[in-house]
Amino acid sequence: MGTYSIAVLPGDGIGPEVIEQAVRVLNVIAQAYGHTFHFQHGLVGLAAIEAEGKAISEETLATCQKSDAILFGAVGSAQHGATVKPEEALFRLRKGLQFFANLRPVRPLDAMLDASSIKADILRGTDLIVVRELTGGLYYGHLEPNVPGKPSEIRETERGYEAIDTLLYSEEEIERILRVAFDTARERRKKVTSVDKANVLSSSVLWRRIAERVAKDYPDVTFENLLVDACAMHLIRQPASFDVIVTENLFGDILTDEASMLAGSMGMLPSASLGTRRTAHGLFGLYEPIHGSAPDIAGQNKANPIAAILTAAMLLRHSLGLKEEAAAIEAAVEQCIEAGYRTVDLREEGKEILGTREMGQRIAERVAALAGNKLS
Ligand SMILES: NC(=O)c1ccc[n+]([C@@H]2O[C@H](COP(=O)([O-])OP(=O)(O)OC[C@H]3O[C@@H](n4cnc5c(N)ncnc54)[C@H](O)[C@@H]3O)[C@@H](O)[C@H]2O)c1
Ligand SMILES: CC(C)[C@H](C(=O)O)[C@@H](O)C(=O)O
Ligand SMILES: [Mg+2]
Repeated sequence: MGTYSIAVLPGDGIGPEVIEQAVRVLNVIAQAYGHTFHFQHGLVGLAAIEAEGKAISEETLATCQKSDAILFGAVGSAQHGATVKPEEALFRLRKGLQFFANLRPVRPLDAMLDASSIKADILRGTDLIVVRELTGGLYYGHLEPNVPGKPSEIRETERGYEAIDTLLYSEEEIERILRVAFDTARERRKKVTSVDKANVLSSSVLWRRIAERVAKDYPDVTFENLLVDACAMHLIRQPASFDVIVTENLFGDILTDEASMLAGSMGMLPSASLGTRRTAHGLFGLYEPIHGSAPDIAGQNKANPIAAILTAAMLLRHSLGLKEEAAAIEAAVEQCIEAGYRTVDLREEGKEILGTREMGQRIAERVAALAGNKLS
């Protein structure tokens, strides 16, 4: 029985809808296991821009810094190109708090194998994790102090407009993410696939050089390099051949949206972003489903809350050290899928379609039942 502080940042669109269900499940865990979770709610994204002029305020950042873990919904709108971007909240949190390792597990549930557009015999046995570098690369060209000139901008020239982004990685940034990948593989099936574009990009040539060097420190782990375009293909052709995929920021972003479809939907994939700072119970972390604010379905009780609920399970495991509680949430999700409950994104003949709240409620009920059985 413990007391923990969790910063909760629901954000925009479906963010608040799915986070409400994740918090509901966390409350059931607290009650069943006798924990106390202090939730500190904060504004991020459009709501924060409207209220405070920034995608995340200094005060909210300070609240996050004092917490044991941060639970984040989603930010963003259908309109892009505003002066203050809601997505800035993510960059401030990720870069500001040095969450450089983004873990995105992909495990299609057995009960859904036949429903996927990918054949069940190809999907069977798929259990992979993408370790995405999160605080470097193209996303941060505009923030890098050491890059001369203006490394990210749209500018007007005599020939019309041109735009530049800079993809910069230091040796230290590459090495530390590779070590996270190899350490993760040691806890799993001991295989690392490092994904790059070393046939074109200098940053990838350096990445590959360092990957090969780090691999020598892990002789017990099978290691391979793969070009990112081939990886995108192999993810569909033979997803079960992967264990740990490690890659740079933008490649990891794109490959995980693709990989989410192995698990059935964007609404199924959780994520944990970690650095090196420890709390009393584990690693300090930022937890977010991989999906965005989904403006097309926001406010309609249609969003799948499973990604957010599995994200809460990752939070319990990595930042609060509550492994049994995390496993109870994962088992409850699996039971609900086995029982035939689906949200619209997982549409499947003959299954019962539930709304966001109803799916959250069914999962919460099963968490309570599982915890009750274990504790009695
Ligand atoms: N971590 C984040 O906050 C985050 C992540 C990705 C995108 N975004 C932002 O979200 C906004 C919308 O981006 P987008 O539409 O390209 O991506 P998106 O992830 O919001 O949606 C992509 C598609 O997947 C569906 N989808 C996503 N999550 C779902 C869920 N839980 N249940 C059911 N269906 C779901 C949507 O309806 C949509 O059709 C953009 O502003 C983008 O920058 C934010
Ligand atoms: C919203 C966007 C900046 C973000 C990213 O690219 O990191 C999102 O797509 C994600 O996957 O978390
Ligand atoms: Mg993404």
